[in-house]
Formats: sequence, C-alpha cells, structure tokens
Amino acid sequence: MLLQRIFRAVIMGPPGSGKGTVSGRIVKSFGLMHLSSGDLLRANIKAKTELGLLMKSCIDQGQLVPDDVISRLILTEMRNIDQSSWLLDGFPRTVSQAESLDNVYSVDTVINLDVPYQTIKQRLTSRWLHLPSGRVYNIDFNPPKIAGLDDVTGEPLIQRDDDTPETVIRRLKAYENQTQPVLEYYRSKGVLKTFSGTETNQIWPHIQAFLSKKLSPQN
Ligand SMILES: Nc1nc2c(ncn2[C@@H]2O[C@H](COP(=O)(O)OP(=O)(O)O)[C@@H](O)[C@H]2O)c(=O)[nH]1
Ligand SMILES: Nc1ncnc2c1ncn2[C@@H]1O[C@H](COP(=O)(O)OP(=O)(O)O)[C@@H](O)[C@H]1O
Repeated sequence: MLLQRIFRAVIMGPPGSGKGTVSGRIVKSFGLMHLSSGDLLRANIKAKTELGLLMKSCIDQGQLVPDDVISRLILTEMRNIDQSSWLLDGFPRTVSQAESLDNVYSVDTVINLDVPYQTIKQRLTSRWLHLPSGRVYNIDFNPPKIAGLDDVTGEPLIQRDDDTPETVIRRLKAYENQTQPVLEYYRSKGVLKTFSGTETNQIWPHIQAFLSKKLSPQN
C-alpha cells in the first residue's frame, strides 16, 4: 500500500535508547526513508572527507558537532528524500537545529524514547555496528548470527570509538544540557509523543500501534 501523503517524523532519545534499532523497525513496517546524522558523520569519517576529519575529535570526545555544520549536512542530504515520507534520527539535537529544520519542513510527529540512563550505559559498551548500513547489534540483546559479522552482508562489524564508558557519560551530559530542551520545543508545538521503558521489545508495540493510526503499514 502506498503512503497517502508525505509524513515527516523525528526519533529522539538519549544515546543508546534504541533510536537506530527502532528506526530499523519503523522503516521495515512503514517504509519511511531513514536519515541518521550519526551514520552520516561516521560515513564522512570513514571516507576521510574534510568534514569527517574535522569532526572526528569532537565526536570521539562525546561532544556535539557545531550546529551550522550538522544542519547544513543534514538539510543538504534531505533534498534527496524530500519527495518521500521520512524519519530523522539524531537530528535535531539542539533548539537551534530544530529551528533550522522548522525553517524548511514542518514535523508531524516526534517519537521520544525515554529509557533510564542505567540501562543505556550497560548497552553501549556491548554495541556492535555495521558501518555501511548503520545496522546495530548487541552481544546480549540481538547478537549477530556469526560473531563479528553483519547478518546481511557478512562484512565485519566494528565498535564505535565513542562507546567507551567515559565518553558515554559525556554524551549523556550533552544530551541533558543541549538536547532535552528540544523535547520542550516539540512539546510546546504539540507533536511530542513519549514512550517509556527499559526494553525495546516492550516499547515497540506501542510505537507500532501509534504509527499505524497515522500511516498505512507496508504490504
Ligand atoms: N539489552 C538490550 N539492548 C538493546 C535493546 N534495544 C536496543 N539495544 C541495543 O542497545 C544498543 C543501542 O541501541 P541503538 O539502537 O544503537 O541506540 P541509539 O544510540 O539510540 O541509536 C545497541 O547495541 C542495540 O542493539 C534492548 O531492549 N535491550
Ligand atoms: N544532530 C547532531 N548535532 C551535533 N552532533 C551530532 C548530531 N548527530 C550526531 N552528532 C555527533 O555524532 C555522535 C554520534 O551520534 P549518534 O550516532 O546519533 O549517537 P547515539 O545514537 O549513540 O546518540 C554524537 O555524540 C555527536 O558527536
């Protein structure tokens, strides 16, 4: 079934709350285009672009990259998908970024994953990533079929340089100081929908039911 009209969504939540995992399920169930700012930055680092090289130390230290850099990067990339329904993951992360987005597109729904910090810290040190696709695994939660290899391509998985316990703490601080105000921004616009819990499998049916009221599921 085709989507009736363009639907624009953002997924938010602290680092490790399951944004990438849930995004994968939303893409599969509802066919939205997925754009992840973290995946885009890591692709730039891997390709050693000028931007990637400039941003790497910032990311490795658990700090946010400058608003103008990420806003330009994302908004340029969005031109390729703006005829489709989309889901933004990891952007916007500051009120200034949210305003830049608002200048071009109005967001229909913001899905907020509210997961306790203690749960998150345990998850991130056992996260494994397939860099080209952004597919995430976890030794405890969803291990790859063959250790160290992506299920779909058989290519190697990596651990992120910024998933160390010290850097995770800095990322959570950045989230509190810079990203939480974005939740208020969207709450005041009436588009924020929060899902709380400690397990993705427990949160997901609620998100699926919520989106099913707004979107046609994929065949
Ligand atoms: N134990 C556990 N791990 C999870 C759960 N949901 C996601 N994960 C894992 O936690 C890590 C962080 O999830 P991810 O989707 O990358 O979060 P993001 O940083 O918000 O995009 C990954 O290794 C996931 O595989 C869950 O319910 N339980
Ligand atoms: N919108 C953004 N604004 C500023 N920095 C960003 C943004 N998106 C990603 N980054 C940078 O990339 C890092 C990794 O982001 P991401 O992959 O979204 O991590 P996570 O999903 O674990 O929160 C962030 O810690 C930050 O340094």
